[in-house]
Amino acid sequence: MEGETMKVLIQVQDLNVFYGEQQALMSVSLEFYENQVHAIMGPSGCGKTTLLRCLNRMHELDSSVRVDGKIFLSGINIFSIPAMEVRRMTGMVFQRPNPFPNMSIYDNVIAGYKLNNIHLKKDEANQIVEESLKKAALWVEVKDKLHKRGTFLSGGQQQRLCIARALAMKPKVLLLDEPTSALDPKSTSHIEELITELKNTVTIVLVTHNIAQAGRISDYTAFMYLGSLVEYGPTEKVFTIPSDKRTEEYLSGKFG
Ligand SMILES: Nc1ncnc2c1ncn2[C@@H]1O[C@H](COP(=O)(O)OP(=O)(O)OP(=O)(O)O)[C@@H](O)[C@H]1O
Repeated sequence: MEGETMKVLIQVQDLNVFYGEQQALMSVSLEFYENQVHAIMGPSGCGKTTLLRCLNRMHELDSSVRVDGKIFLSGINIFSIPAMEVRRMTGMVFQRPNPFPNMSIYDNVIAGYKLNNIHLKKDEANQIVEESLKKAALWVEVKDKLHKRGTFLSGGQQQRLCIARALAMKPKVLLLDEPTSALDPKSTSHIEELITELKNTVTIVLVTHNIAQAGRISDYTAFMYLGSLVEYGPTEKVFTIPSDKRTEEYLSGKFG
């Protein structure tokens, strides 16, 4: 990575978010780079999820939230194109695995196409299902039970199914909101390995409470505190020579 010029995929400029009267993000500006893993860390309530939700315009589903500022994805202002288009380019995976309970594994993977009324030919659908499950490192475990319900899988497998569902739409960015916090250590390390592999095909923004996880798998780390971006840079630098005292204190477990 050293010496390479990173290509900017997302530019966040002067982002402010308000929940009613309460300001949750204060003038946040940063860039996310193509094919890199970016961790957003910080104590509870500092605005990590709020920032992530701006990237796919999720806040617009709640009329009490106001978002000010600019976000460019591949140079396009995401507020100037239909929200559905933005969401198609930015797959999202949540803390708790949430496969659609009444759908088979197969239908879960291609659910995004159905929700968007995109018709797939049988061959095309088969190919997308296989490819996405392979990318999510789940194919081998489920290839003989594709028509069983996704909810029969273990928690870690369900989370990989949710990752496959997001990847099926061929997003540019994968937004992961504490994707391992509901999982056991073995499933967690499986997902961490997967994230490291996935960055070859997709850019990743990961919200995590887990400092060690940010250190293990991210290339860039952002540290947020009380709605502000305190520090952002290559993970190695942030972890070894943080420039802000609050980052140092957070990393050494003094708060959070
Ligand atoms: N829907 C909402 N309505 C009102 N306030 C909200 C809402 N969502 C978040 N907040 C507030 O905004 C601030 C930032 O919340 P956010 O969820 O982004 O923090 P976080 O860093 O992701 O926290 P955690 O690590 O606990 O998930 C907090 O003070 C939170 O209480």
